[in-house]
Amino acid sequence: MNSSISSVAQIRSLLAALPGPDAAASAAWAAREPQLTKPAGSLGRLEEVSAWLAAWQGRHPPRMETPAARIFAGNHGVAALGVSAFPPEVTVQMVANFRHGGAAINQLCKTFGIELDVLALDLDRPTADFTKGAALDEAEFVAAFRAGMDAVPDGADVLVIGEMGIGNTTPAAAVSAALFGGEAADWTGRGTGVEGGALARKIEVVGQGVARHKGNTPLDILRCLGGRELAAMAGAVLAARQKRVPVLLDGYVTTAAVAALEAEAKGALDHCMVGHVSVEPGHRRLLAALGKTALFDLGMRLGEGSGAALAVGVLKAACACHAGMATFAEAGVSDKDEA
Ligand SMILES: Cc1cc2ncn([C@H]3O[C@H](COP(=O)(O)O)[C@@H](O)[C@H]3O)c2cc1C
Ligand SMILES: O=C(O)c1cccnc1
Repeated sequence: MNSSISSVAQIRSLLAALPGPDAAASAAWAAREPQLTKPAGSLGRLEEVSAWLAAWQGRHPPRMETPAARIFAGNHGVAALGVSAFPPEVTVQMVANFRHGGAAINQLCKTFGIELDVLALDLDRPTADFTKGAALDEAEFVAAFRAGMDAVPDGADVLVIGEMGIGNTTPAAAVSAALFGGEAADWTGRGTGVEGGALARKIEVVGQGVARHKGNTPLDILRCLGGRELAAMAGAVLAARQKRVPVLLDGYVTTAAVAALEAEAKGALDHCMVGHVSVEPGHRRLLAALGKTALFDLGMRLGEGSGAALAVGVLKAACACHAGMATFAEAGVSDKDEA
């Protein structure tokens, strides 16, 4: 698909016209699930997962044969302020590592049969320092958003989104604080491992950015305080909705990137589940603000889409149970009202 959007106003119109869940697929799921050979509800959130996949794939039974992952990379002006434990050149170096198969996300995608692609977004042009001005102008923001929209493959059974961008837990914190309020310190974590004075500096940078750009519309908050990979992830999530591709979000950075969509249009993230809750304390707070519960908590704080990729295993298991289990009638097992 070649999306033709050229303004924030057009993104807003797309958000006002998002397709909803598929009622026929949901009804078919609800008719089959109670017949399966288990006490009702005993598969817990696996049942929620297969129901959600049916509704948003628009298909019964739901399928998990062609999962895809898209990792977006960008560089950040605020990285020059010492907000990360690592230098900015690590972004481009890790993109090369992804392409050679050497990163954690490569191994997770291999483990779960996930097709992976990496999109580097103008890595030689970091965003502007958001304490001084807008991180991106409208043309830059829309170009990155469109790159994300165009990256969504047709026919994927689920889309994992992930990111790489040294310094990007700072924009994630700033976007979250500007959208949902509260103190900069409540939203700011250690990221790659900043400590002491560097953490205090990071909190100060987040506070300065929020003070400068709050009061904007949600999409302009994402433009002024975010970055190219964040804008691209938001674009990918919007296009996935249009293509009936459910989405797995990863950690703090991916969730912050797409939170502006929900703030613009309630329900815009209904086709998204959150793979894991990150160690970044702001992630838990953000999930509460969005009314979402992650599938698991493994103490991870990597990014790259790693927690979302791991959750593909759970989605595969949910589909296998719903589609493949015998019914009480087929297996000759007595149902509870036959007792
Ligand atoms: C080697 C390496 C691999 C990574 N993979 C993801 N990130 C993660 O760390 C960065 C965010 O943390 P901060 O805001 O503290 O810079 C992002 O690139 C994120 O994807 C990595 C970071 C490093 C150093
Ligand atoms: O939760 C995240 O997205 C995260 C945490 C630490 C570093 N990079 C990303």
